[in-house]
Amino acid sequence: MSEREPISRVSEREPRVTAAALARCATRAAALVWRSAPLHVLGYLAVTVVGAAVPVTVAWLTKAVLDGVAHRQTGALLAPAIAIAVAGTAAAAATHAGQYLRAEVDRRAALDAKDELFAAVSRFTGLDRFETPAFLDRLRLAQQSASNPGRLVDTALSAARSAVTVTGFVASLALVNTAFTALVLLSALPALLIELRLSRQRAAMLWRIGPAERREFFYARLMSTVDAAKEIRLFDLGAFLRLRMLTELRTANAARRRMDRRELLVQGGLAGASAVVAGAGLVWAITAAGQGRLGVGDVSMFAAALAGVQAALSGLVGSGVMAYEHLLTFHHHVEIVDAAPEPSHRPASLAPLRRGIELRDVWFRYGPDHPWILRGVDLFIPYGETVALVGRNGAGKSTLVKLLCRFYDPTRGTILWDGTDLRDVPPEALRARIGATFQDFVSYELTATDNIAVGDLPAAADRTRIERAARDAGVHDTLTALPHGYRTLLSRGFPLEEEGEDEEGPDSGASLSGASLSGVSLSGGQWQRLALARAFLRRDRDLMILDEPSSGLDPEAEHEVHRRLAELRSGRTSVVVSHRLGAVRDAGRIVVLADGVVIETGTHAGLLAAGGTYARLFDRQAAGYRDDAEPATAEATGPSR
Ligand SMILES: Nc1ncnc2c1ncn2[C@@H]1O[C@H](COP(=O)(O)OP(=O)(O)OP(=O)(O)O)[C@@H](O)[C@H]1O
Repeated sequence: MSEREPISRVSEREPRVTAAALARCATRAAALVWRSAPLHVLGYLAVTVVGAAVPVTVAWLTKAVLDGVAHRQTGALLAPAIAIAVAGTAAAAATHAGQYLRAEVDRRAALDAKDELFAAVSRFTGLDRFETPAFLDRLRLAQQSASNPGRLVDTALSAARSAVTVTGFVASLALVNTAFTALVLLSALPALLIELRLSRQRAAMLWRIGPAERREFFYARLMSTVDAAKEIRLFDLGAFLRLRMLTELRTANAARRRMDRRELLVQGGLAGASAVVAGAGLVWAITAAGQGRLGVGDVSMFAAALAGVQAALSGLVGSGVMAYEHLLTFHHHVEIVDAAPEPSHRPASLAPLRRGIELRDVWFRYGPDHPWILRGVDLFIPYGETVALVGRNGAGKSTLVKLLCRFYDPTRGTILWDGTDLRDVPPEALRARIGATFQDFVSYELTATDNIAVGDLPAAADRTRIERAARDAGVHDTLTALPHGYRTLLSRGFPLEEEGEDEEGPDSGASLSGASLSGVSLSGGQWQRLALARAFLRRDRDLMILDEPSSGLDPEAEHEVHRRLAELRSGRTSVVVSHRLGAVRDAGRIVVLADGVVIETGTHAGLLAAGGTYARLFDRQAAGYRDDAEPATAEATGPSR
């Protein structure tokens, strides 16, 4: 996607792969593997050639030995016998060296393929792809392919090895019977075509079962992570989820089984046909030997060459088909990598905000088949002011926030940053000017330091900045009280590592280091403060967006956080979304969203005086507090006697 390409929804169907696309994939795979491990590929190539040459050599040497025995030339037997032994040793050594080199090529290529794939995935600047089933299916297959791109080379080399063997044996076989050689070769052609067809069917089957396999993975993950463990146990969902998981697995298995049976049938037929050809050849050779037209060595050579040609042809077809299958899967990798925007080499920039952000008749829906969420929003967020977005659940507040960050583009209308359409602004430049905490913030299974530092990675090494952000979010004391202070791993899901691996010593604040000591878990509110600290790390950005920043905080913490926020952001532009209306009453401008439009705008006092939706919502909330307060006040005062 270029800078100006809209962040729009993608639609992908079952992919049709042309021969040209496959050729392109083959070139890309070969280039990737070569880049990753050139020496190992060369080594593997060398041992493959040795492995391929040995069977033909041994067949010829055996013929020489047998002919020598038949003609009683015992003096000429030693050299070929030694050569057979040497060839056998070389073949064995080549096999083992080949296994090692193959595995190493696989590992190195997988590393680079994963790097390439996930670099591309991170370059998708919008969110819509991650909500598109076809893309998720494609990503799953691409990940599978990225785990073993070396197999492509492996199968290509196996094919080459088989080709060498076939060539050697075909020449040998042709010396004995040319017509029969042609028959053996021709019999491999239908096998190749049939196997290729089967491969295409297998690839289509893998694509079709993608959603079932992802759902199976989803249920398995639910049952194996702590996130859902409480509800699963309390609601006794184990059997329900297991059943769902097994149903998905059975669906996928049934499709695989159908494919396996089809292959079994077809391949059984092909093997039978090949055995008939071989049997006919042997009958002919033995009859010819009985009539004196062939010698003993010739019969041995014929039998070896026939078996060799058939085995190698079958290997050749098998490797070709496997390479084809791998290419069909690797195609998903290539598609994703190519669809990602080019990495930007020049720093993208956006001028600092000076006047404000304007939403002009903004309409938005998550997809053509989805309902409208925003239906012509007109809104001005003035520079230096705090704008509070309020409204009932589903009113579209978080959606509007996502548009401000350009995770999606408006379906209609424009958002202007000092008059510049956000569509014309590179997303990374825009995001560099924004600090944010989202309603569904992430709790990273990293150290406390890293959990804050991810808000602004250059800050990772700056202990002072990290601590200041934590203090502003009111979480500093909590973090220092952890077993290893800021270096404590905030996860109980990973094994503990030995202390002292980090040279900077305990509590150094060194970050993104992988140094993880005994893991702990935080409370919901503590996690939220950590997410806030992450946003506070970007306190000086042009726009601060806080979507429900204090929903999990206790009243004192909430008050403190909003007070600190007002202090930090005084004179700067902020957008705050909150259902706690008391927390946003001091905002310069309060905007009420309902049914996808702005229905009220004003200050707290002005909106209360207007007696509209805001006043009603505020009154209801305030009444709830007053009701609670009365008995407490009575208790505090004590009963009058
Ligand atoms: N990624 C998405 N894909 C499709 N629909 C979505 C998506 N995210 C939100 N919606 C829909 O958009 C509507 C508005 O959601 P949004 O999260 O913007 O509301 P909100 O005002 O922030 O609500 P709340 O106060 O509950 O947080 C909802 O009806 C929701 O179902």
